[in-house]
Amino acid sequence: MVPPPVDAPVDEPDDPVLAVERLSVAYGGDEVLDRLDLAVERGERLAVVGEHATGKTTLARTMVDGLAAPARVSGSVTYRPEGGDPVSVFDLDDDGRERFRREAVAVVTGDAGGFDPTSTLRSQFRPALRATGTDEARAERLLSALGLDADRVLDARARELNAAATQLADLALAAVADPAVLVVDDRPAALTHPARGDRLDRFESAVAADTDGGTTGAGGPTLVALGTELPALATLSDRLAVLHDGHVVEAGPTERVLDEPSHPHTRRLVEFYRESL
Ligand SMILES: Nc1ncnc2c1ncn2[C@@H]1O[C@H](COP(=O)(O)OP(=O)(O)OP(=O)(O)O)[C@@H](O)[C@H]1O
Repeated sequence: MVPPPVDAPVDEPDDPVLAVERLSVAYGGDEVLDRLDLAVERGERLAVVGEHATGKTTLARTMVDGLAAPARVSGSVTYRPEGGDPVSVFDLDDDGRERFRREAVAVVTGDAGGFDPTSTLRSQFRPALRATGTDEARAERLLSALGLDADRVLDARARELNAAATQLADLALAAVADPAVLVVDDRPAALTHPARGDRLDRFESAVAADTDGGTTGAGGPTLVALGTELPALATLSDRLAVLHDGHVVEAGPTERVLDEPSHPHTRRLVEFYRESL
């Protein structure tokens, strides 16, 4: 894998809540990520765009986990809680990791297994609500903010819902504990039309509401959305990072990256989607 050319700007956030540094991941002999650096600014909406099989899910999962074999992982991921000591994600023990995934960095990926098909979503929300010291009204508010009929969704089993509703419900479940960072992988249905603009704002406000010990403050969680579809990701993000050849080859304010793409891969991507941007 070749390093990115020097002319591709990768901006440096002032107050990173999460810093991925020189992250390399290989499965067997196949290197997927190659010394990747990515810093997430506290409170931002960051989109990471990459083609299929560029390692987006791998990156999302390493934000909370050192990954088991056959993955070989090097580099570091550091979480910086507001006013607290930095946490090295790969050094967490099992108990610490479980809590970390609930309250600090919650990751929703397409391959997370989703909901148990045999029980209602209401019963599957209960443990998270209990752990957070909140009640069903919180689940209802989160689901409603995402445009769902909360009662119907909570009474359903996952197989009775369509894919978009299941993905949105999965996102609401991850948000129950008011995580500081919400990482959403491959959820075009959840984060794009019609869940952008007002609905995403409403959702972020709902995430920050109700929880005393909430980590995010009034502004809601930092959001990291990973996916392939540039138009949708551009719409929802303040900042855009472009993943290619195992690295972030370019990152900056979304408008700037779209108006003045520097890296040849970003230029190709913007050109490809020009009509829909
Ligand atoms: N556990 C695993 N074992 C072996 N190979 C894996 C494993 N997980 C992912 N890979 C491979 O690593 C590469 C990157 O996969 P990953 O799912 O991280 O990419 P992605 O960008 O999220 O893909 P997509 O957009 O298709 O969801 C792929 O070639 C995939 O087959």
